[in-house]
Amino acid sequence: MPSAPEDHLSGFVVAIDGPSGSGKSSVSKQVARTLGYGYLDTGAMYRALAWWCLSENVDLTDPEAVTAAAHRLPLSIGTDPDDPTVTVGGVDVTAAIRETRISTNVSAVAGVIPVRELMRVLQRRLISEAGAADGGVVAEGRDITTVVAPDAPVRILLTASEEARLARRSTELHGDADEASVEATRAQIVDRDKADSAVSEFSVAADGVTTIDTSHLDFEGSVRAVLQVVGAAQA
Ligand SMILES: Nc1ncnc2c1ncn2[C@@H]1O[C@H](COP(=O)(O)OP(=O)(O)O)[C@@H](O)[C@H]1O
Ligand SMILES: Nc1ccn([C@H]2C[C@H](O)[C@@H](COP(=O)(O)OP(=O)(O)O)O2)c(=O)n1
Repeated sequence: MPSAPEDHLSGFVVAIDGPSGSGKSSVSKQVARTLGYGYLDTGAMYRALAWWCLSENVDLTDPEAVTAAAHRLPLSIGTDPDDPTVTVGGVDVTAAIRETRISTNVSAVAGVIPVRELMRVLQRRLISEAGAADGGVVAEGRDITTVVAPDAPVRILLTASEEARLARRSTELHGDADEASVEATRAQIVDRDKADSAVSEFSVAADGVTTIDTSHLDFEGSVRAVLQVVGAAQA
């Protein structure tokens, strides 16, 4: 039986939220590796649901149909930072959920409130299981610091300027941050964040949440900044 969301989370939980391209996934994974903790990519869970809806021809404009699909979702997600494999019904969708067709449709499923309630219960269970197994877990998304794990001892909002986020995603997707590549990336970053911010607040830190602005940090600097916050909380 899934744990009630109110149940105490096992292990030391590091909750990280932020907009697209702020470095949540890459930084969280490296922090988890360094600490020997588990890693939970909650965005991958919404992406897996979007993938499942598309493959089952579920009407993404119908919240009830999307909610029913979420109840049936045969999801398995790995919490090893070196192998965060995502499978749906036994199919490895780890790479497929990063495709543009998923990025452009994922907000439609993430915007359905009953889906978010279901995900919150599942995410708390996964966080607790990984925390119990590894002593701690780094969980990242849009509402981890506020809704999924507001009780976590470390809560961080990872931000970066729109310019920096666009350049990073553009380089990742197109191998370049020239004007054309940045423009081609804009819809994936700016428009999606706008849609996602209708259901979660991830541009301003909630009370007790530490903001880390990575605009002028390189990747290693961002990892160090997060580890410093964790170290201070554990001292
Ligand atoms: N501080 C940083 N400086 C430069 N590049 C970064 C930094 N953090 C992440 N990146 C790079 O930016 C891209 C997007 O990071 P990612 O972790 O996927 O962000 P998010 O999960 O917030 O969308 C990746 O290619 C990553 O390697
Ligand atoms: N806790 C979460 C995590 C992600 N989401 C939504 C918002 C995003 O558009 C999608 C995909 O998230 P993901 O973190 O993979 O997206 P980015 O890699 O940051 O671009 O899921 C959410 O609503 N709540």
